[in-house]
Amino acid sequence: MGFEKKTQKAMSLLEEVIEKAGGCAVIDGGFATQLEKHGASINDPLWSALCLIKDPQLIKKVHLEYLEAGADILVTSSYQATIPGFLSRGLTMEEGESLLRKSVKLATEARDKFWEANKKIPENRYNRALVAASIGSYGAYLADGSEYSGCYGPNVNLDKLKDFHRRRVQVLVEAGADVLAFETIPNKLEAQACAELLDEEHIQIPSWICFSSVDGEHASSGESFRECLDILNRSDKVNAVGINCTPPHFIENLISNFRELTDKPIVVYPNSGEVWDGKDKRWLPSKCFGHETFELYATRWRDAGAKLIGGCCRTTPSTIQAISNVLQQRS
Ligand SMILES: C[S+](C)CC[C@H](N)C(=O)O
Ligand SMILES: N[C@@H](CCS)C(=O)O
Ligand SMILES: [Zn+2]
Repeated sequence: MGFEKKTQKAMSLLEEVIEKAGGCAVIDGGFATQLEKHGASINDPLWSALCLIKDPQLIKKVHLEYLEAGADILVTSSYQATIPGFLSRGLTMEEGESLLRKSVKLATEARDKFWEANKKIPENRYNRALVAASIGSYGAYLADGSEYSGCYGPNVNLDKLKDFHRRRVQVLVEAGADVLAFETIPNKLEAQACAELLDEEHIQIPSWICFSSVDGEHASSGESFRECLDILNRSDKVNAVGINCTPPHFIENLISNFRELTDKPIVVYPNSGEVWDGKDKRWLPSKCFGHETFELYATRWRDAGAKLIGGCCRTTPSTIQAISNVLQQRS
C-alpha cells in the first residue's frame, strides 16, 4: 500500500465511527474512577494500570459497562502503564510489554463479546466500538501531578520524551489497537514529541492528541494552544486533537478556540470538574458536575463542532449513558 493510501485508511477509521454515530461519536468515561467504584485500590505509582497486574477481569468488566452505556470508543487501561514504571516495580521488560499487550487484549475481548451479543438484535442501537490505546503523558508516569502543570524540569528534552513513549507506542500498535490516544498532554514539547514519534515509527493507525488545561485558555504549561496546534497541524499522522481531563465548563470555549486554530476533528472528554491534588493524591471537590450537566453540555459541544465526545476522570457510565442518549436523539 502506498503512503497516501495508508494515511487515508488511518483517517477513515475514525471518520467512519464518527459518521456511523451520526456525526459525533461517544468515547467512554473515567476508567480509573469506575475501577475504584468497584473497590479497586489504585493509590500507587501505576495508578489504574495496577489492575493489569492485580485484577484484569475487573478491567474487562469496566469496559463492558461503558459499552453498555453507549461508548463507540473504549480507551484502554494503559494510561499509566509504562515500561520504566513496570521496571521500577521489579518486572522484566518482557513482563512489562506483556502487560501492555494485555491492556489492548482486554478491551478488544470486551468489545468483541459485546458486539457478538448485540449485532444481530433487531433493535440494536450500538455500533461496533473501536479500541483506543491510552498513552498517558510523561507527567502521568512521574505521578507527581505534572500532567496538570507541564513542569518537567530542565533535564527533559524532546529526545527524552520521544524515547519515553517509543516502545510503548510500538507495543500497543503491534497488539492490535485501532487508535492511539495520547492523553492529558500538558505542554508543547510533549505534543511535538508524540507527533514526531508517529512519523518516525511509521504508525499506520489513526491517533488523537489531547491536552489538559487548568485555566480553560491555555495548555496546562501556560503555553498557547496556537503554538501547540501549529506543530500538530503540520503532521498528517495526528488525525484529531482536543482536550481531556479538564473541567466541563471550559470546554465550549476551548472548542471554539480550537476551531480557529485547526482543521482537524476535535475531541473532548472532560473530567467532572473536580481538581486533582497531585501531592495528596486525591480529588478536590472544587466544582463538580454530574451527568445532568453533561447531558446539557454534550449537545452544545457537538453544535460547537466537536466530533468525539466522552468523559474523563470522575465521570461514570451514567455520564456516558446521558451523553449517548442525548446525541442519539438529535442525530
Ligand atoms: C489523571 S491523574 C488523576 C492520574 C494519577 C496521577 N498520574 C498519579 O499517579 O498521581
Ligand atoms: N484514561 C485514564 C485517565 C486519563 S486522565 C484512566 O482513567 O485510566
Ligand atoms: Zn482524567
